[in-house]
Amino acid sequence: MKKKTYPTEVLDVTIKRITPEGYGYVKHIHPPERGSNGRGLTINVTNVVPGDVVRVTIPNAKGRRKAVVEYDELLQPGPTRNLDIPTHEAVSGGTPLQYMKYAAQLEYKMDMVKTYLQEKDFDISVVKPIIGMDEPNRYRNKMELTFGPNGELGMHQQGNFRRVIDLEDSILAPQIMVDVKHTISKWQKDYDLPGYEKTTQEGLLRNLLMRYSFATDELMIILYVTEGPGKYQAAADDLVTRLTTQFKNLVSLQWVEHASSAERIQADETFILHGRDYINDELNGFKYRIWPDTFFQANPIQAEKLVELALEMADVNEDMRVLDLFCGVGTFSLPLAKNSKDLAGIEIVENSIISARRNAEDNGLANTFFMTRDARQGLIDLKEAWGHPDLLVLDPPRSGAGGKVMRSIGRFGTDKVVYISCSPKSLADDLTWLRDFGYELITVQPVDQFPHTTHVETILLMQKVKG
Ligand SMILES: C[S@@+](CC[C@H](N)C(=O)[O-])C[C@H]1O[C@@H](n2cnc3c(N)ncnc32)[C@H](O)[C@@H]1O
Repeated sequence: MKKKTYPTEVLDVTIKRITPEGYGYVKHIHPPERGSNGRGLTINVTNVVPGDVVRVTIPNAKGRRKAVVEYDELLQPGPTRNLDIPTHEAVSGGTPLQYMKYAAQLEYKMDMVKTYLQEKDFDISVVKPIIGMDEPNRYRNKMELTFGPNGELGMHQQGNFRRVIDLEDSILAPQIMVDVKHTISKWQKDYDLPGYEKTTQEGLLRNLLMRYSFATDELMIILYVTEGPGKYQAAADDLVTRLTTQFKNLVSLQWVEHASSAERIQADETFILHGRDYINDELNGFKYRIWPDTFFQANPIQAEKLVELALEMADVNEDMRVLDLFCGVGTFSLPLAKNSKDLAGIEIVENSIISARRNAEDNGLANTFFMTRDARQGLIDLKEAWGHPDLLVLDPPRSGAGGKVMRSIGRFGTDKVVYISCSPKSLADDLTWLRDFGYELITVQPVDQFPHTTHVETILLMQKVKG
């Protein structure tokens, strides 16, 4: 039977709150005088703040439960709207909170941390006020842009992975990256190089990755393309000339072939067009070499604060053995190692472990032991390979460590556990496991690692209650 469709409706709605995904939430009940079917419609609106009154167009309004829409018109700005940000088309996607005043963003993130902890019956009186940024714009040391099929180069529209919004400017990117973007867009146009079209899998240019170190001033530019420079050699040579002339601090320019249809950036073959294949960076006075695929904290100003907080909460001394679980390239490992007897790091990505070992060596730290393992297996193998830690630090991915790993940590029974998290939801779930092993929350410090996004970082200390 053919499904009935209903007319498109234009509605004026008031945004109630912002969801954890960054959408403005509205619950609309179709009024009886307009033939209500009694059902509610959840409308998720992009680029809004609470209290905004906006006009939205909803196709098949009464036939659906949920709609994700851009607003047609801002009828009245909400009290926390930052009116200095002009329109939502002129700036890039990926920043759903950018229209909210920064103080309100911080409040929103504080609430999120408290709500998730409270849901699991944790004492939220130990949650300290969130640490924000003095200057919350242009903080990222890495930006990844996508080439669209019509000459766009920018970020995907929120909730729409088919549409790329050409990046004119970005509240997240340092000016140098915005300049690189414009130079590359001009070069693309001059040589008439096609952007990659996902549906037909045709076109040349896929992604642009930029890394910039605020500490060393070194710049890396990577182009991900569907084939090697071969028949584009003249264009590639000219790109080198343009970029090295404009950016004297360009130390790495790479043309990376990624031919398969897989969306996740990958390297089939790498052609170094200029310089070397990595850049040097620094954090908390430690040196790091960063390759294109190296995970490295994206906001160095806030990352340094996180590391300082970890050192403060861990309170290590030269008699202590420390385990850094999910250690990456050693952002927390190196400063912890410097202040302790021994440090072990466990991490699943082989390249990160190779990098962590090299970083330890570059920084003259001989008391480190790094192991490539899945966290759960690593905790089992560590006992034999290295021994038992006095303190455990963990910084898992967004999905959290999970019950099995948390139970293993509980069985390790170190007095203290320092947990760094980028998802308050998975954090609260994980902590319940430690509570079952007799740990209690001592202090919780949210840190705004990613202004203008809905992400919030939290670092906390749990301690085993002595029986
Ligand atoms: C949020 S990052 C933290 C990295 C590091 N602490 C830092 O600050 O640079 C999480 C890390 O966990 C690693 N990882 C993800 N799943 C893992 C697993 N099952 N076992 C071990 N490590 C894993 C990722 O590769 C990533 O390096």
